[in-house]
Amino acid sequence: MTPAPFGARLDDVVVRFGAQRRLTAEGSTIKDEGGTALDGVTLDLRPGVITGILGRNGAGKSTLLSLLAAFNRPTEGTVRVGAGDLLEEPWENPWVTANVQFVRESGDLMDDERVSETFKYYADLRPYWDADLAGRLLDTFEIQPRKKPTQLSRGKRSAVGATIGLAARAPLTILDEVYLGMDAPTRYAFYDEILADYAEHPRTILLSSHLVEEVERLFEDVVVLHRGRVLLAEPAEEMQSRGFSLTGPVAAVDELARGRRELHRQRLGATVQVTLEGAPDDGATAGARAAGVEIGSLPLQDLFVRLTQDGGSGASSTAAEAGTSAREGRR
Ligand SMILES: Nc1ncnc2c1ncn2[C@@H]1O[C@H](COP(=O)(O)OP(=O)(O)OP(=O)(O)O)[C@@H](O)[C@H]1O
Repeated sequence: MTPAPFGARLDDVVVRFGAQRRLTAEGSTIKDEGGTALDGVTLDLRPGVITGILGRNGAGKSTLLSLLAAFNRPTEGTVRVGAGDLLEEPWENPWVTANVQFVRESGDLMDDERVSETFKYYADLRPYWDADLAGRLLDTFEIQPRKKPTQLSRGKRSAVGATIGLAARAPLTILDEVYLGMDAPTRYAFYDEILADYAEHPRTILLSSHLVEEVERLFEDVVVLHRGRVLLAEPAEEMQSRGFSLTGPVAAVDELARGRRELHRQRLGATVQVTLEGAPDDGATAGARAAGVEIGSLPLQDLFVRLTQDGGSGASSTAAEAGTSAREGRR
């Protein structure tokens, strides 16, 4: 049975931390100075789609995701999660926590237990747990269920976390940088498994990643956080229409790009690829065709870098404004 996917709504959410030491996934201790991790976040997360949660280090992604899974509470504002019109605060809410699977980069695995035992625990905890899928994914990732997490490499531990995330089939599945340590073939296998299982069992998936180029094909919606604020929240398709790329001989591309804001430039011998803000007009399209220049879609990575560069002050005001109106349009 496929349950109704969960959506979420955050209103004016602020999260402040005091200074403290914490353990990283690699086992070292780091000191957090404390401060404001989320600074007035208002956001709708649509049910039944895969949403990419992007942001530079410390942008507030994990903090935001942990609120939805009731791992944390907002200092100010409200967080609500649920299906249809029934949205409830997650904190100490068994209905929400049973239906939200949060997989963090650490995997949250039970180090002293065999993987098979951890899976039994999740089978009891998660109403929609699919043991067959869990077993099949372990085969795909070449992990023996009798091993304990301490006997596994970093990438294999991540793969166990990824397996739990998918096999839980939770109406809200949150995958927070779960690819750490996975090699490229494993990551691509993981992305394919997400898409295949999501197609058969639609649900809401939030995926945070720094590997934007790899994961952008998965996203239907994209949220960009920067310094605790939402810079942009909109369907990936709309984001694509914010720019385009031109690839071809340098002189021809430069001519077509003149007067436009450049997001990125990459030289490949005699050929150059530039990413430009805005949409190509008819003249540019005709000119490109005549000059043998290829017009392509906007790589999300280029927009992301542009939005979040210059310490945040360089974030395009038009994009920031559009992000705000996109959110307000969904109110
Ligand atoms: N438990 C905590 N105590 C104190 N400060 C914290 C705590 N957790 C997060 N922070 C701080 O809140 C801010 C946002 O952190 P968060 O982990 O949400 O960012 P992130 O976008 O997930 O970063 P990354 O991509 O590096 O994982 C950072 O400045 C971080 O140092």
